[in-house]
Amino acid sequence: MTSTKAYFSLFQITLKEVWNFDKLYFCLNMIFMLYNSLQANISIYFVAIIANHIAQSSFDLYFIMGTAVLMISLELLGILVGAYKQKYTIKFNESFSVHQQNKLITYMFSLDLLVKEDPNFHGEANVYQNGITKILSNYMALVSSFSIIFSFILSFSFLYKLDAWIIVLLLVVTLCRAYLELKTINQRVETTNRLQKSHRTHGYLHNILSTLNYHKELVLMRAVPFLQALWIKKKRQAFQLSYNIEKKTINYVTLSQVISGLMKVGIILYCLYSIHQKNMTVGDYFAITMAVTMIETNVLRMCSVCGDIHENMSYLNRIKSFLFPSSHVTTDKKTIDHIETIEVKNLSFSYPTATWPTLQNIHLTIKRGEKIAIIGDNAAGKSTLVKLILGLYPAPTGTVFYNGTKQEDVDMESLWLHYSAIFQDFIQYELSVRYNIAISNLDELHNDARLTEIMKQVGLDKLLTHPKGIDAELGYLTEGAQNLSGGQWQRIAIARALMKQSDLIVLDEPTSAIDPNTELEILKGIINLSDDKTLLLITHRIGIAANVDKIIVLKDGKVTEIGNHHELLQQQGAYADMWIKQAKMYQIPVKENAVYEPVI
Ligand SMILES: Nc1ncnc2c1ncn2[C@@H]1O[C@H](COP(=O)(O)OP(=O)(O)OP(=O)(O)O)[C@@H](O)[C@H]1O
Repeated sequence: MTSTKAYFSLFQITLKEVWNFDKLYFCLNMIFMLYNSLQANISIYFVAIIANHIAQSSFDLYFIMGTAVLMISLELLGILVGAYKQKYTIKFNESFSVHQQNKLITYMFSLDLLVKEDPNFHGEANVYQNGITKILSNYMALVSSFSIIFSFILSFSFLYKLDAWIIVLLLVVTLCRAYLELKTINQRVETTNRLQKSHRTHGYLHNILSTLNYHKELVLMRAVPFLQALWIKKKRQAFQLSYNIEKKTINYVTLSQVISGLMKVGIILYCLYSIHQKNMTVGDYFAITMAVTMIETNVLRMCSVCGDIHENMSYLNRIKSFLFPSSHVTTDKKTIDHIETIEVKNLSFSYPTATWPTLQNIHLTIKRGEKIAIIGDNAAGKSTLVKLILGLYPAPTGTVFYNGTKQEDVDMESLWLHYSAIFQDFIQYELSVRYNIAISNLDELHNDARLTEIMKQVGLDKLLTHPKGIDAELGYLTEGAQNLSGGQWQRIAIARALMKQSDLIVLDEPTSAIDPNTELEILKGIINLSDDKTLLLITHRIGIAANVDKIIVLKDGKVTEIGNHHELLQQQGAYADMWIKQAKMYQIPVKENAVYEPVI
């Protein structure tokens, strides 16, 4: 009962989505489908009339010609309306798909980062992508089912000359065919679900093998044969799944066609016998055989439509949350137009999928203008801490405060206007240099003087000598585009962060690919930015950390040391240890217990 109710609610959703988007298309499609069913049955009626007249020894030629012309005219009208509908449908499909894609993009951006980082969600995101195409497919299936039922009822009226037992036989055979058809459809839906997972795996492997940028590593690591073999294995497994279902389908379809053929032979023989006995006219014969074919076709079409609806429903059920997001509870969140302090109080945090806490009992205060470095081993929790401070992950209640207001009471959109952040996996836009940098501050898109100044600040002067200057295209997307080195891309990303007039700049290991001399220069420039800009810098380079106001050392999710360079050296803890080791690496002379000046 519940599932029937759920089906009805999803039917309603589908019809409503299309109706709200384009009422003309909704009506046009419905009318056209019904007209088609009607016209096909009227044609049977006309064929019967013409055949009956021709069978008479003296027939009225003009009446037959008139009937034929009327029949063809109705068909032509259907063709002309169909052509108009087809053209309208092409435009409708495009705009409806863009509308749904847009809706999906907006929905995806509204989700918490933590949700999106869950590996299970990646599969779900694929379902959403497929699901949005199912709205239209479901609408078409519903409209088709109305027209099929309409046509089915009309076609039945032509069978009144048949004995009841033949009609029962016809129904039984048709239902058997329907059963076989539905059986394959169900198996097909099940297989499609399994295939989707397997497509993701072999698609991923194929993507690695066909991404030109990966070729150098694959060639040198001699990984191509292994990956190729793995891809082929996964692809074969997927093929085997689909081949098995295709085989079954072919068997079922053949069986069903044989049954249908035998039944038709029976009906034809019965009709011929009835004509011989003068119980039936030639017109009746044509009408009955055409109607039987149409009934069968309609039943099979109905099965396929039911299969489509069944498959669509499983998608639509899962994308309901995206189609109809629960209305936002608008509480009075506080907007923040500048950041004076960020406080972290007793913050502990675990990822939903993790079995151990990533951060434990963190206490911190970040004041406006402070330049802070966060250092620590890999997986110490540095990036996680920063994401919680930025509000990309919702922090546990009462652990993060902006200007004294709890994170949960702050309108984060207003806060993000004042943040700049560059992560390790920053975006390399294959667009012009101008877009790459000014995308963070589109008001300055045409401010060439500012763009040039920032490019010089991050050491991208050389790019300015390109014939197209700031408008040089980057990457591989367009002809004549220029690719950059890893370090140059990082500079572009830093320029982007600087372009945004923000109170807080977060740089998560932004200079790992930049040569040490330039790195020092760039970071010196950022650290010496105006006093009211706050900087949070995650780095493994101790030489740079030495120049900030405050260094936070994280180990296994806990803050183990906090202070400036001199204070931490005096503590002779992990920071001093790292400093001495890195100094040795860079051959800076180290004396026991000596306090070193920052290297910048
Ligand atoms: N989205 C996530 N889901 C589950 N666990 C995660 C996620 N992101 C990070 N982790 C785990 O949290 C821990 C801390 O990761 P984090 O990226 O914060 O460390 P980090 O100090 O920035 O490391 P690195 O210096 O290597 O960049 C790691 O054990 C990591 O596996």
